[in-house]
Amino acid sequence: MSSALKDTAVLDTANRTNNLSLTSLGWGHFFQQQLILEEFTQLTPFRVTEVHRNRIVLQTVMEAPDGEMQLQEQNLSTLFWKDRPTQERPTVGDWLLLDADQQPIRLLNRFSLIQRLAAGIETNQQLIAANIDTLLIVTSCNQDFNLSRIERYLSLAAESRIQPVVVLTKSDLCESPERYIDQIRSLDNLLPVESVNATDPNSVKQLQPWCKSGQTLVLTGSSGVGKSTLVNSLSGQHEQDTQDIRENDAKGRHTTTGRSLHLISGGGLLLDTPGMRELKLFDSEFGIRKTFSEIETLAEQCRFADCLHLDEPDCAVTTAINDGRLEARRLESYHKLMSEQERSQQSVAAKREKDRALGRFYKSAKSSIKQHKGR
Ligand SMILES: Nc1nc2c(ncn2[C@@H]2O[C@H](COP(=O)(O)OP(=O)(O)OP(=O)(O)O)[C@@H](O)[C@H]2O)c(=O)[nH]1
Ligand SMILES: [Zn+2]
Repeated sequence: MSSALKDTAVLDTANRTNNLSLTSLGWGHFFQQQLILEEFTQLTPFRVTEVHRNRIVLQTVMEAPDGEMQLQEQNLSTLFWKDRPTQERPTVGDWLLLDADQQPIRLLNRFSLIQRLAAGIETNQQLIAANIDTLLIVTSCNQDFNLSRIERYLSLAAESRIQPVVVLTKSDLCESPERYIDQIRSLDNLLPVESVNATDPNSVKQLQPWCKSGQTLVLTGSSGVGKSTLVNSLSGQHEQDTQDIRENDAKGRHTTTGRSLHLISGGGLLLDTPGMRELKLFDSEFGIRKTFSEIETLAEQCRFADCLHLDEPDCAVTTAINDGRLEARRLESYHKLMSEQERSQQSVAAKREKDRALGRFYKSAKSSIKQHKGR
């Protein structure tokens, strides 16, 4: 009964002093059903919480000799995946099955994935985070507030199939946060918006509906909006647990700090990964179309199927702007994101072509060297 799964199976009946379980790390039916019996009995699921250049950090929950459930950390070299395509390499939030020798056996299927195209050397795809339930889009009630930026994050959430929640911080410094809330709701009236004082854990409790046990959250937003403050307030009560990662050293207990894994008091898990914080460009045509669905619907009535809604005759989109049914800012934002999206696609295509041309050059150089030697 050494695997974490077995330990979890007895969790509910065990007389524990803490509430830690694999579920606290986001484990659930979606992953469990991917395991065959042999894997269930012999392997241990670990969640990837950090990805560095040469190593990844993983966590699982195991029973300590004193019967208490504890987080256990493992580091693995990224060399294991060096020849694998990007999609098959582990990213933050992934679940990996490890054998008794702590060797990675299999990466489990993901239910959501945040990725971006990047003009790298070998690959154009970069994985940012996987198996995320909720994206907290953090913005503050001040000069940082920018609807188009929120639309950009909404497109990312739609593209990645993640529930977005807008968190409006610094409500305590603002006379009428309602003004901002109304503007956000105008984007999508089903979009959850919560205004909070991020420095106050009581105020942050409003986010509990998205922080239930087993739920995984990531946050994004510009610098200074209060992301770190929010992380601290959300995880405040459990910060000790987060840091209380015991490794099997001589004393049995050892603490580690400054991690990206944060257990939230409501039971959820927050992965504060630098990849999310640095996220700027992304490719999400599907997500943009979904976020601006009212423009897509209007466009179906434009006279020309390829109408750009600039100054074409019988354009249903510009007509809606003229009648006040659609905000001109919305169309501008849509155009901006779409052209950004196209530009990045083009630069990736150009990069691929350049790589191909370089490949042809090396190939012909190699064969001419051969011919030269052959003389
Ligand atoms: N009064 C008040 N201050 C806040 C609130 N949220 C954040 N702050 C303050 O704003 C400043 C910036 O907050 P951070 O949490 O560091 O912002 P961040 O988004 O993590 O910034 P980066 O690390 O640069 O990405 C800090 O001084 C916080 O104390 C809030 O809701 N109310
Ligand atoms: Zn049009």
